[in-house]
Amino acid sequence: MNELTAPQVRTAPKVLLHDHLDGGLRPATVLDLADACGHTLPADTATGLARWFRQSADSGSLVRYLETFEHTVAVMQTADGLERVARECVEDLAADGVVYAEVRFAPEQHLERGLTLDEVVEHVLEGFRSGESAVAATGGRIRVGCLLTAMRHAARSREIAELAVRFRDRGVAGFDIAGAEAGYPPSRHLDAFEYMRAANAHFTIHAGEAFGLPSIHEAVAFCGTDRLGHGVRIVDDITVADDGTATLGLLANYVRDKRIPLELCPSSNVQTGAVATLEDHPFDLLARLRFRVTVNTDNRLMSDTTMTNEMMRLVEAFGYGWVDLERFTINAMKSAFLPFDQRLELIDDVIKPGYAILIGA
Ligand SMILES: O=c1[nH]cnc2c1ncn2[C@@H]1O[C@H](CO)[C@@H](O)[C@H]1O
Ligand SMILES: [Zn+2]
Repeated sequence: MNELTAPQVRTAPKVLLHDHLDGGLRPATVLDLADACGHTLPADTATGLARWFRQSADSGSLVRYLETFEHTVAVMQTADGLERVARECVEDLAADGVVYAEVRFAPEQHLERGLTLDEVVEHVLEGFRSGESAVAATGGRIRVGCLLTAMRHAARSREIAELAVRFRDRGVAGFDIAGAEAGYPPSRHLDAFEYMRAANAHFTIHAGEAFGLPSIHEAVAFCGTDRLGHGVRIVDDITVADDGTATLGLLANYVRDKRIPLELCPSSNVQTGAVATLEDHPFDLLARLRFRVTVNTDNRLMSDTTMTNEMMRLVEAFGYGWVDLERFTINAMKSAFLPFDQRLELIDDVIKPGYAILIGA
């Protein structure tokens, strides 16, 4: 049997590339902030609220899953709300053993109480910096970058891409599109991606989660994405014969050949119905075929999860050991929107020594 335990996995250095700021609030903070701004919530205790988010997100549909964000976005409309949520996010990730994270959110959803796009980003970055300082003050270590998301049903993607580039030297590492996938193909936002590419800037695209291969194809072939948010439906382009031999179609081959990172989010995929059960998740097939797989939380509040928990669920389903978890972590670090020398430094100085201790223990 596998010997890895959650407390051990929590101490392992972890890298998180796909985590939504508005999907990771502490339930108690949602209550506090709702109280302060007069927003009515579906539950009035932290436990009740945690259960409500988890159960409502457990809907089997991405669209219904996304409806729960109404209550987190509503309490993130002020400078104080944004800074607090961002600071606590960094503290929670550090407590979970995350050493590098890219946390995303959609600035255009935080303008309801008069903040400008620039102010929204400034407050979130301020929260990240104060979270990093708080962690450092207690002897911990974490670095958090920010990805700016544009909502795919809206029409502000070019503006958000420009915002991301404007803040590139102040903590914004890249750009993303999210929201309901069916009906809103990535090519709808081609000008934003072209703008990013022209600026030598990075982006990822939510694709191949609620919608299949055409969405991944557009993200890769037309938009030139650096990474795929989820990308889990790439499995539809892979045929596995009875003897276990896998045959890859053109798109799957391309994604693997180009080492396009897959930001896989196991629990979230089960909740939205992208996969039936965790044991059925193509994570292991993709890992065995040597796709560049990474482990991610997506929305810690809605999935009631952590990086440790996502890794433990994979360990339990597929029998992974430290060497596997180290590989997934290095995959993620290699795929980060951070200059190459800094990625290498984190791999050599933090990740490898961390796993060496665990492997040797
Ligand atoms: O898994 C997902 N797929 C698509 N969109 C998502 C997912 N998780 C969150 N969001 C959307 O991204 C916005 C900015 O963070 C959230 O408000 C939510 O609407
Ligand atoms: Zn996501």
